[in-house]
Amino acid sequence: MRKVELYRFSLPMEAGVILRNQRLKTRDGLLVCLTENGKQGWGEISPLPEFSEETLEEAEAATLGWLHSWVNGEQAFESALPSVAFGLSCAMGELSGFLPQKADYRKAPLCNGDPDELFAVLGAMPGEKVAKVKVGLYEAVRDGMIVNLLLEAIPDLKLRLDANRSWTRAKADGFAKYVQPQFRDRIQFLEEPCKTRDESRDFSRETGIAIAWDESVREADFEVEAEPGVAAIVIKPTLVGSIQRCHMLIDQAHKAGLMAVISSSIETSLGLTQLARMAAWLTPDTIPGLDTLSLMQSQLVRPWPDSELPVLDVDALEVVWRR
Ligand SMILES: O=C(O)CCC(=O)C1=CC=C[C@@H](O)[C@@H]1C(=O)O
Ligand SMILES: [Mg+2]
Repeated sequence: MRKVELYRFSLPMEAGVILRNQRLKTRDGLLVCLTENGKQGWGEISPLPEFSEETLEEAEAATLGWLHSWVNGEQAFESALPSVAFGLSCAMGELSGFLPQKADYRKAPLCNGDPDELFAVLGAMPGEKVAKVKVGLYEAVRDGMIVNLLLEAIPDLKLRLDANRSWTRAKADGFAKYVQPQFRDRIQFLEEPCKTRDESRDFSRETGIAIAWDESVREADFEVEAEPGVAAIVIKPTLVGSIQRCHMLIDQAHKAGLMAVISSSIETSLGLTQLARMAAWLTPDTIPGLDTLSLMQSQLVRPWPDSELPVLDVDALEVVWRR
């Protein structure tokens, strides 16, 4: 006997979380619970505004279609909507056991501008020290100074930077000029410095700063390949698709000698703990980019270890469909 439950959630965000052009006040999405033979599988489906192509309404309609098929014992195909494919593959992965339990709860701490906050966190970080700093929001000279300051103060620190395609070549070069040459190889990578892939490749060639593809991974013409200056691909499963598709991309990256970094699309604690399990399984040597829970005011159903945020129980959620 198969059973399904579909819930809707809306969790308040911390003030001031900006995604591209809009403030994100709440994180909205769906939780699905599949039951079969006394086993349960959970999944989170939460398209990210400004990043996902699909809306939550479209994701809900596609999810309901899939759930109807599944509960009636029919074959349910992988959804073309990435957030739906990801959440349903997690639920199926728990049900059938292909998503292992063991998780990698390390996370590269995220710095949105104030380096002082990062010092305390990094001081307490055991093992490899890697942090992620957003760049391109302020003047390139300020970004360069922050990078120098952090790398100078913490000698075993490596940085991941993310410009979200915000720079022209000239701006990107301006940034590189301010980073002291001896620190450049401690920049593990800079995600998508320029507006186009070709400009980003040129930037890396001329500055010696390694780059990573993030937005590009989701574009139709993207292929995983070894290229000079490219160190990594960033995989955000909610934006990419099913666990199987992410697994394939990660295998391709590893075969090409690239690092693959599993990263958050600001999922709730439920989705984030599943990403931590994917990371332990598929990218065990790489610290995942999962430091986004503190952008929210509460957790959902499953807590992230050590988080002090309250946990909202499933009973508090609106039921969309149950069978
Ligand atoms: O990659 C990480 O370490 C954390 C996630 C992260 O930086 C992002 C998640 C979602 C949207 C963006 O704001 C941002 C990114 O562009 O990578
Ligand atoms: Mg990015």
